[in-house]
Amino acid sequence: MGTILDGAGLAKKIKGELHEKVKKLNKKPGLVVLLLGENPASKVYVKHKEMDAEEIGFLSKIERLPVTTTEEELLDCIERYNQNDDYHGILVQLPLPEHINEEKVLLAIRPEKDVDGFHPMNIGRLVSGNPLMTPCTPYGIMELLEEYKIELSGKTAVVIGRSNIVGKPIATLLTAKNATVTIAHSKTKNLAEVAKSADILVVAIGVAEMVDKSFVKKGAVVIDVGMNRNAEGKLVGDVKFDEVAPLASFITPVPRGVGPMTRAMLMKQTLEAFERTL
Ligand SMILES: Nc1nc(=O)c2c([nH]1)NC[C@@H]1CN(c3ccc(C(=O)N[C@@H](CCC(=O)O)C(=O)O)cc3)C=[N+]21
Repeated sequence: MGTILDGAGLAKKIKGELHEKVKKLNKKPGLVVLLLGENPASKVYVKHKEMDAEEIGFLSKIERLPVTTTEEELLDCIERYNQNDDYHGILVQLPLPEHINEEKVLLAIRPEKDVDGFHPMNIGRLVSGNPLMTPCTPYGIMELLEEYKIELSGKTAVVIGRSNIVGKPIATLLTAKNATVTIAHSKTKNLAEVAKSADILVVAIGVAEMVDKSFVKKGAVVIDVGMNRNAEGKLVGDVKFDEVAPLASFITPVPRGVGPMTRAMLMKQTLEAFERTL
């Protein structure tokens, strides 16, 4: 049975450290989350972020905008927070409604306030090895691997999923730590076989419990980025945990694995954005 990577525990520790730092400041770091519309999952996530930020002692605001908000209105709202010195981090909750061009929106956020790390400048800096802001989920995964002293150099890593938010940046970060990385996706032939070659397997597909034991080499480290609600309304990952855990050397649970680390990194980067303004 593999060791469970306790993302919730490490996130709590990190948030405690951030709280201690914030107590010593003369001004509060500020985080604003822009939420368009009424997507129930997004509302829950945003609420969690607000609670984290308040716990740590940040100035925290949710800017709730109707689903009918135009692209121009959203861009104006972002620009107001770009100019507002009380807010050091701006996060636009994704996904956005169809009528809004996501790329335009991400470009509008000042890279210095882009605590998600999704601005093309931040992506470019990450890829070229000089990161400013790092996408929070990949960043959280790297922190978790480091906490458990999991060796990456010379290891084979397979990332299933090629999103801008998870797959591509985690592949970049693992490569920077000298892993040999393969990015697999829905068109990959013999996916299970490819996955089974991995010492480190990162699963970010978005299909509930798709990865079973046939994808996993004995002793592999398994990172499950999935966040799916099953028929009973229970949160499940992309990995069949009960079947895979006995094979793995380390494995993240869902919930309490990668999710809380994502939020902790968001808070960490908000404090760092604040500190750079001093
Ligand atoms: N601009 C933007 N940035 C994001 O970072 C972003 C986003 N948009 N859109 C949606 C996704 C999703 N996401 C999650 C983060 C943490 C948990 C999390 O903490 N999950 C808990 C459980 C939460 C629950 O019970 O629902 C856990 O895994 O233990 C979940 C989901 C951030 N996202």
